[in-house]
Amino acid sequence: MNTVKSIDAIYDDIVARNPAQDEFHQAVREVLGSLEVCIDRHPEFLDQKLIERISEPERQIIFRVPWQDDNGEVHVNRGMRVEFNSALGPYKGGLRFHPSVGLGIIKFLGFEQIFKNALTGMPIGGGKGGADFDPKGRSDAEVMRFCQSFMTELYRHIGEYRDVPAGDIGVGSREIGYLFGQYKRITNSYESGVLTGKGIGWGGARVRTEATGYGCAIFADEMLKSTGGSLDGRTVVVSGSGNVAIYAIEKVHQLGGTVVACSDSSGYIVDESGIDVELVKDIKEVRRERISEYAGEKAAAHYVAGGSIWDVPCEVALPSATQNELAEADAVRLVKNGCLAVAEGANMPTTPEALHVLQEAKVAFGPGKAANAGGVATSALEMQQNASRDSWSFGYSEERLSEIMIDIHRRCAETAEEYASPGNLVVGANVSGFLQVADAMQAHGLI
Ligand SMILES: NC(=O)C1=CN([C@@H]2O[C@H](COP(=O)(O)OP(=O)(O)OC[C@H]3O[C@@H](n4cnc5c(N)ncnc54)[C@H](OP(=O)(O)O)[C@@H]3O)[C@@H](O)[C@H]2O)C=CC1
Ligand SMILES: O=C(O)CCC(=O)C(=O)O
Repeated sequence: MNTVKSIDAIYDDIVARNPAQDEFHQAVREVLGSLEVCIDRHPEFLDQKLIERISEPERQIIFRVPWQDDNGEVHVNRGMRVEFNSALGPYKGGLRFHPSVGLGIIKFLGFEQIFKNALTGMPIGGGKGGADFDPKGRSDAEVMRFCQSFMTELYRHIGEYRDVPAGDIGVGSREIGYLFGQYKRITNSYESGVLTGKGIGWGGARVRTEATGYGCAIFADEMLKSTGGSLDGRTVVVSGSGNVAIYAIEKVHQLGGTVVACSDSSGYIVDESGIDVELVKDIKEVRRERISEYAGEKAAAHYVAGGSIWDVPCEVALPSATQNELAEADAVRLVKNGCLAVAEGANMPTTPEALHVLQEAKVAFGPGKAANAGGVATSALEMQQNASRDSWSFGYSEERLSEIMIDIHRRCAETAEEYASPGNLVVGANVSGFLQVADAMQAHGLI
């Protein structure tokens, strides 16, 4: 007998089959919550168990990463790569090095990546990986030894046509360099397309460093334009001060907005005169120090230890640090302070309760899988350049990124309209991404 389950029953089964993976459950619930109308129109998806299949990774790899610190002490971390879905292309998604990394976090990120990558319109599947390693406070030599040990296992699972990792929290150009070097050494081949986020001088793409943050600001601008406004003249708060946050700040300023606050995991700075992004780059990218340094070096600024950056009044909020950083009480404060739009630079930074508050208050909301897709889209452009042994100019690459972000916004808005939820970009992103992956999976048969 064929047992066809309701979406709710499918969700309950996923929770039961994947215990103690709260972030993964949250990401699945958010996507399934948008699929009701879609399933009404495509009941065959239930017969074919497409939701069950899409929620189960194709492959999960977990491995030991032993390494030695500068004092000779041996450490053992846990590395993982979840190859979630290859219906549209090779698995594609970043690596996260952070002490909080576990299967629940990597699976939530990999699951989101499937639909995000579909929205870019590029031929890339979804995957994610990482380790519970904390690069903070580690010397370059320690980070290098860790990356070499990590790649000594990972290399056998990845490849230009198989799985193409990139950066995420704790993995930037330094780490990608060490990872690439070890891959090249072990395989004895210069396979540029095996990793993205590489240095420009050795196969990297211009604008990849800037792409996620730039794309998020462009997406926020599109959201405001759809109701007759823009970022120009707006007061903006960006959480985080890492790769995504820095370049979101830079692009908001280029588009005429003023970013008045940013943060790290210790606290936030407020600079009403507009965040000096070159100073943030120097503190975070070059000196690798805490954001509190900014207040010591700029008289107009002050630092708040701990607390919530969402206390700072703004018209546009770009949460760009980490998952679940914008909670219900923060959303209430944003609404009270007159916030018009929230676009997620990070992956799943807004809790479901906070999202509910924002939607009830008619705050425009751009979900991460659409708003932060510029990074992975530009990674796909890097793969294109690697495959054709080409190297594009900054201007051309930025133009491509801008077109892609505008197209993702249009696609989400049109799908939301078509599926009876006008203006709801969460529904638009989930349904549009899901349909594209489901179509390809159907075409490939039961695999
Ligand atoms: N890099 C990319 O291309 C993409 C990244 N993303 C997402 O964007 C987000 C940021 O990534 P990215 O900028 O690359 O990472 P980085 O490591 O460069 O920066 C992360 C920033 O977030 C802060 N942060 C991390 N954890 C917390 C926490 N628990 N509370 C408050 N702040 C925190 C960090 O502060 P501290 O230094 O104190 O740890 C740092 O300022 C992540 O959700 C990532 O998945 C999404 C798409 C692409
Ligand atoms: O560029 C990539 O492949 C990955 C980017 C990423 O990790 C993300 O979109 O969350």
